[in-house]
Amino acid sequence: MRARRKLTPPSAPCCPGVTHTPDASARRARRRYADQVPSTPALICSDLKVTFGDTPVLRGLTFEAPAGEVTALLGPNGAGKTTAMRVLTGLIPATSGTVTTLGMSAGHPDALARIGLMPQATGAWSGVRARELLRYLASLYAHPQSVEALAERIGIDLASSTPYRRLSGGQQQAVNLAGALVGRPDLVLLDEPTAGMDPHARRRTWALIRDLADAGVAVVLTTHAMDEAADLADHVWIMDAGRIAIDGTVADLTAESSLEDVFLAHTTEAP
Ligand SMILES: Nc1ncnc2c1ncn2[C@@H]1O[C@H](COP(=O)(O)OP(=O)(O)OP(=O)(O)O)[C@@H](O)[C@H]1O
Repeated sequence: MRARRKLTPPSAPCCPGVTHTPDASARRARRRYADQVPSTPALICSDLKVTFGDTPVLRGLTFEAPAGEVTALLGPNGAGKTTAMRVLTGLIPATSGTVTTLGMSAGHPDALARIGLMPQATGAWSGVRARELLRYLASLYAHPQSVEALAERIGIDLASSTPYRRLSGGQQQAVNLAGALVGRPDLVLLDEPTAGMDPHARRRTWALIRDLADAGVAVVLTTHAMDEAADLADHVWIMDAGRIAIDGTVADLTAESSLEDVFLAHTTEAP
């Protein structure tokens, strides 16, 4: 089943108590609504298949993500969300299907330079401190963000001498997020960006994600938090066993029941 795609009428910002660009979400909604023209997809994923050994993990995954919007990719544990993120960034090859990122094929160096990936785990960074890591990552880009400004916005203590592996789970997530954003990407892939964050950090991250989309960045995120998807996403794609089971705007999907109920109705429990 696929919910009919519909432009969202303008509405008030939905995250009370969070400081972000005043009325930016409403402005974006008004602009889209007024134009009546969908944005050009920054990411197009078409009939993607990935098989590990004899096990099919992605079984014809098709979805897209426009610039200037937050796109949520939901699905039960093991549905293939992280696998999809890895294919989208060229980390692993697809068995078949096509991926276009920023008009280029997956893994193209010119596209990769404009993509930020926040993975679920980054064990390779274990001994390095946040400031060293972020300054190193910034040095890889032609026009990086100010590491100091980014760290302040995300709530990272650059003066800390604690190595990455000794940071709390939420602090590691914050550093991972900063690492994804330091290169001023046009397409950002965030794999469970707020997992392990406390409510303050989560709200700060939501505001940051919304500001990114308002600035024209295509944001794709995975999450198991239905409130997060409902609050943040312009469009939600729900995966089940390696393919999309249903998609639509939050308003479309939740017209008759909660997003969690829609999720439960269209997905199968992980074995
Ligand atoms: N390199 C690999 N070799 C074999 N199987 C793999 C590999 N990578 C992932 N898988 C399997 O693919 C399936 C999908 O994993 P994936 O991490 O993409 O799921 P997910 O939707 O991100 O799950 P979660 O919500 O729990 O993070 C799982 O059964 C996993 O064990």
